[in-house]
Amino acid sequence: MKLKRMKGTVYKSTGSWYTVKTQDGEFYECRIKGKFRIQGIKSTNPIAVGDEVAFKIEQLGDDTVGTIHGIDDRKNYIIRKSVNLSKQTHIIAANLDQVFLLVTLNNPTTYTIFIDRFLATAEAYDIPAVLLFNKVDSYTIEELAEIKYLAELYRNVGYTCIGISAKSGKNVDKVKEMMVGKTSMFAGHSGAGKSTLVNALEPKLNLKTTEISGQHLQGQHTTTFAEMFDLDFGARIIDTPGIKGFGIVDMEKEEIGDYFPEFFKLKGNCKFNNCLHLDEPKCAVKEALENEEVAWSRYRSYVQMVTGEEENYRVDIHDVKK
Ligand SMILES: Nc1nc2c(ncn2[C@@H]2O[C@H](COP(=O)(O)OP(=O)(O)OP(=O)(O)O)[C@@H](O)[C@H]2O)c(=O)[nH]1
Ligand SMILES: [Zn+2]
Repeated sequence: MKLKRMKGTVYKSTGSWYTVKTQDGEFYECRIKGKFRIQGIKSTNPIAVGDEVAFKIEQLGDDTVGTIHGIDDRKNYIIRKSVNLSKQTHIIAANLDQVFLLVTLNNPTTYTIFIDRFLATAEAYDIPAVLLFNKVDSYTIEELAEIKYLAELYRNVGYTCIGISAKSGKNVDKVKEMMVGKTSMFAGHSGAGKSTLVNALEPKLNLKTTEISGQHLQGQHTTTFAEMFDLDFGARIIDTPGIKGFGIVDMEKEEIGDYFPEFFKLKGNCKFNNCLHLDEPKCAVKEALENEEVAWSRYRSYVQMVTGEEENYRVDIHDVKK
């Protein structure tokens, strides 16, 4: 029996088998031997799509079978917590370079709390986020003004914002450019245009997302697994069937402000170093808010996240014209 040592990236996992791609572009089916445990994280799956692993291959009759014995440190990972009593953590994917959030004003409506929650979660996960305002072909002049307002607001915070149309192809090349050489994920409400965009990027690719929603399997308790795909223009995407965004990470009240970059910058200027930017005196964030250097919609989302209240707002035309 001859053993050969290899390294590669996990492209797919079924829970018991892992498909690993080597730098030479070859795929191997691998298992994990015995009690493979990862430092620190207690999860139902020790290895996830996107992980860089070391494995050995051996020839068993006609089959080449791999055994994973090592994993590189992850630069980030996203998780999902099961809602049942076990509260087990499942790692959806690892080592993402960026995540694109598709935002639409209507059909479906994307509320600012949803955007802000998503961005804060991306900050917590340490994954760069980009906002794609999709369906620009379908908006009225007033709605386009709203998009412009939002894009400017989020650009000021530090996020890249692009107005696109997955349908007409507008600015799809810009998205492509940002994706080259990287591993990306698309998120957004159902109907925001994720499948349409992926189709515009690579027409040949037929993602599971579509198949699954087409077969109405989403409501069933089938476990879905993420999968990585190579795109022809030198990019990789991670498709997460049945998962519309990130799982929300558990955040302590005290850390939420750190995931709003414009608040985090001001934190040192607050009188109290544990300032929650709520009712404390001499709070730099609230001062910036009064001076219109921090957006009200962002502050409102922040307060909702800290207090746990849920209310949906869309920045309306009134705000835009203000
Ligand atoms: N006018 C317009 N319609 C679009 C655009 N992008 C997507 N759509 C339409 O929006 C609808 C939903 O698009 P999908 O791509 O299926 O949305 P999705 O985000 O993949 O939805 P789920 O699979 O449910 O998560 C479809 O009818 C698309 O044709 C766009 O840029 N402009
Ligand atoms: Zn403060």
